[in-house]
Amino acid sequence: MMAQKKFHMGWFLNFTVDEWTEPHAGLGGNPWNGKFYVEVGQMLEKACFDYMMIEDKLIVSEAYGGTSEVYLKHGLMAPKHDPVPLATTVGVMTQKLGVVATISTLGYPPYLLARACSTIDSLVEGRFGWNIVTSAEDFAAQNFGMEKLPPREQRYEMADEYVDLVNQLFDSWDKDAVVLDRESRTYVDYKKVRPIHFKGKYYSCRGPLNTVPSPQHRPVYVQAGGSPRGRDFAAKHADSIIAVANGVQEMKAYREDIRARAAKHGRNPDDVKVLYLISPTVGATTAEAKEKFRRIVEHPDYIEQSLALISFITDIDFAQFDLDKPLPGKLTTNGESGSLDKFQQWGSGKTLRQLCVDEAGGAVSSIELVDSYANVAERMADAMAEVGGDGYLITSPSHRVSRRYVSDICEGVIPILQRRGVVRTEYTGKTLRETLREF
Ligand SMILES: Cc1cc2nc3c(=O)[nH]c(=O)nc-3n(C[C@H](O)[C@H](O)[C@H](O)COP(=O)(O)O)c2cc1C
Repeated sequence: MMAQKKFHMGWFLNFTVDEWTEPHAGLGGNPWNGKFYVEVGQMLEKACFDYMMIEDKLIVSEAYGGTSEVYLKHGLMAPKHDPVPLATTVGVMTQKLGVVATISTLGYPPYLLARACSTIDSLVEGRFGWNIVTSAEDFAAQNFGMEKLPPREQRYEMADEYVDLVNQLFDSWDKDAVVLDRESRTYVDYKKVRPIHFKGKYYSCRGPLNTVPSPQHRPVYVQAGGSPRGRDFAAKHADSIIAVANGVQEMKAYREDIRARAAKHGRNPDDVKVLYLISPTVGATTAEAKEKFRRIVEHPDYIEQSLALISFITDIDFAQFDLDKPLPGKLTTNGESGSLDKFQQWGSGKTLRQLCVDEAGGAVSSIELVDSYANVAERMADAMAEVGGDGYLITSPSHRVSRRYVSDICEGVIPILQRRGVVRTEYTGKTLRETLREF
């Protein structure tokens, strides 16, 4: 039998409260000094993950029931702290792990973003990534002086121009501009640094950047485009794509679509690593995993929190629908369309309550994984063999991370995958881009 190609592993993290209400609540709701997430990063590095990706939102939502009550009461998506300093801290406290921070093109002027990314990439010695998001909520737009979010097509048009500008800023310094020549007392050869005089439809910038070229020159780009326009954007720019899909066939189709689009943009499709979100619930035995899953979905707050989460990322108020009936019609959103489609399972006839229960396995899980360590590992490997690549991003159920959950994956599932030879057992590259392109 031919050996299976290795696949990549990432972790999708929220800089929010930990599992503070659970019996096993080590941190008790106080992760804000970041030390816990540094430990998580070190555990991921030990398990040879490619990167930790920290998502971000820039609002306190009122999408569910027209009030912030549920979000703030449960600490659900709010409070949420800035991923940029956390990614930097984790990067400085690790040696090989990639660190990816979400930064919104809506909020940051391109010059500041390029400068911050370049600075961090130097600080973490070439292991930084930028998760490119445009923000997807009207409240976010209102935090930045706009009344409404531009429609999706226009957001992506703006983001395309934004990324072009940022790329030009990174290229405003030649790789060898820093000469450090003691004899002529020359630090930088000024002929190798140029303004860009960028004038676009939405942005303009003089340049050049005022940072030295970082080890990767430009950070790794990560993106999560679900719509056709989003996929095109991701295929054009991203080194790695965060994807949600419903099962193996959809995963395969999504990846093939991305690879075709990447080729159309003149890129090598192998340079774009599609990582699928999964949210395994694991135990020593199948029965133990099922019991854990039952505890999650039967928790008294579970349904309300699920609905609040899906309301948050779609800007649709799910409090308006009857829990024990199917949704009244197919819903659409200017927010996360892929996540909405995955959640609503249109045509399935399931009640809203059932959709919430399915979500634990989850809205963010591309394949259902509630089983023993061994069975989950086997299913992950088999599904990836069918899809053809490129890997998974783990996210904890209900956005609540705990040391125990990270240990379940890193010390329970990963060693089995490593013994099977399908995931990394060592880092050979120095930068995150090299790590991603190793296989
Ligand atoms: C799995 C996943 C993770 C995402 N993470 C973020 C995030 O951290 N911050 C954010 O503002 N948007 C995030 N998004 C939203 C996307 O960047 C995008 O704006 C949104 O999905 C709408 O575009 P689309 O319809 O092309 O998917 C995420 C989307 C998905 C599917």
